[in-house]
Amino acid sequence: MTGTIFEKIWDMHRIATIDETTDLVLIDRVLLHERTGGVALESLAAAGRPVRAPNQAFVTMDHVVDTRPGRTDATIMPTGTAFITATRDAAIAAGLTLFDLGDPDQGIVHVISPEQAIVLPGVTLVCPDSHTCTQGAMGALAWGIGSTAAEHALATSTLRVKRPKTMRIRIDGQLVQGVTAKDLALHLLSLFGSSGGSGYIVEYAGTAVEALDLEARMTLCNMATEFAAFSAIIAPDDKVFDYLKGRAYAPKGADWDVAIASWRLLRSDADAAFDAEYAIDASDIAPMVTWGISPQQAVALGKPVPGFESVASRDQRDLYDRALTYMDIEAGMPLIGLPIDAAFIGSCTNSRLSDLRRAAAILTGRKVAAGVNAICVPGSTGVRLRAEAEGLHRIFLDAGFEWRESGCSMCFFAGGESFGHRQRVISSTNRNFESRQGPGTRSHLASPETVAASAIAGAIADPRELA
Ligand SMILES: CC(C)[C@H](C(=O)O)[C@@H](O)C(=O)O
Ligand code: SF4
Repeated sequence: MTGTIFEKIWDMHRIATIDETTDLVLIDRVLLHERTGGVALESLAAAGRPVRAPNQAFVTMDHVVDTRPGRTDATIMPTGTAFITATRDAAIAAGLTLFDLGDPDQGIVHVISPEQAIVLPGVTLVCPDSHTCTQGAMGALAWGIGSTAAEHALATSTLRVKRPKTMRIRIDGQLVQGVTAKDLALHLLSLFGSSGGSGYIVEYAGTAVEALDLEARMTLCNMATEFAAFSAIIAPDDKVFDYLKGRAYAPKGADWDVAIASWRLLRSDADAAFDAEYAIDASDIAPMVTWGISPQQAVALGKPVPGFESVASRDQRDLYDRALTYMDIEAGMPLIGLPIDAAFIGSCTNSRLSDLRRAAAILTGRKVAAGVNAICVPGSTGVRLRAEAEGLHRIFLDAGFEWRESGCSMCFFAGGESFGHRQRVISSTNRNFESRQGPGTRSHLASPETVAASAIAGAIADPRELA
């Protein structure tokens, strides 16, 4: 086998070539959540079609669920409960594995899949959710689809897919102290723009990527959809194998050894050709924060709001102007020191145990500034329980954060959980679109460290000054 890692996985899963651009591909796993998955399951049931491989389809509750302690099926937005109950009923009727509310394995779909070893190196995995690219960090070909395609994948374990072009982004050298995978992702977005990856499967490689721990790699891959990539992938290495070993759905016994031997072949060959290649020097990257209404509108922390000239290669004038007005900021004004109303640590980007540990290190012995609504939502119930076992929740609570049940929560105004109108939020999430965290909210994306430091300062702050 020669070629890129993508080509190797694709070729192993190609069933037929449909035309010059499109193949029929075997789908190993289908993941569903209640916001889009229930619709697919119900439609399938209405058509009288069974799920072809029910033991390879997994369902969780994450998007609209209440994350306040003591939750039930009730949601803040009255329509939310119907999504939960319909998805539950359909998942049970179809005989799928369901991580329901109250289950210790429940959580955000892209967080629990690696935790449970549902995603494995070399598998094809789809989910009706754009951040499925997160799971490419495990060396899988994982991508987001629509509900209709999910229905097709459930019924047939196949999908017709337009073969993406290949891009490699090498990041070599060492990240500067205090620079995280989130900063790296925002840096790439500021370079490539929100459509820079369109049509590509992006392989992240290079010494700086190899040096990232697995959860940081998930953060990096998570934001590939923000530059419109088909997905992202990183060649699996010992960090991936060590992480997976012994987890619920990982191969066991002799199967494990066979699996590892095949996973070790999943890397791009030295002479593999990519349709596009870029090289980034890790030492050029600084902690980042977004100032606008698109994730590409990000600058190094400490830099002022950029003037239009410096972003004109990516931002259209109307997007730029709209961003300044919506965010209530002006070109040239410093972002550090901009007062915030709220701070949010959560989402499939940055709510894993390592994220919470790093934020807690900053919060230890400190207090959230008066008037700041600070909330931490662990990415899964498993993350919450492990965090509680090591006492992290006490650090968050003592600092003045709310400590919640797991779910998407204020990443996305779907179940009704939101910050207030016009409130400025520093957030560890991946999208700063208008009204993303509730009607009229103004979101600044950053690392969990920057969110924690800003919560303490009551204004956007540089975590390196507190470290
Ligand atoms: C609701 C879902 C379809 C959506 C997505 O596809 O990403 C959501 O998870 C998001 O982050 O905006
Ligand atoms: S945490 Fe946010 S980005 Fe991730 S799946 Fe949920 S809503 Fe989408």
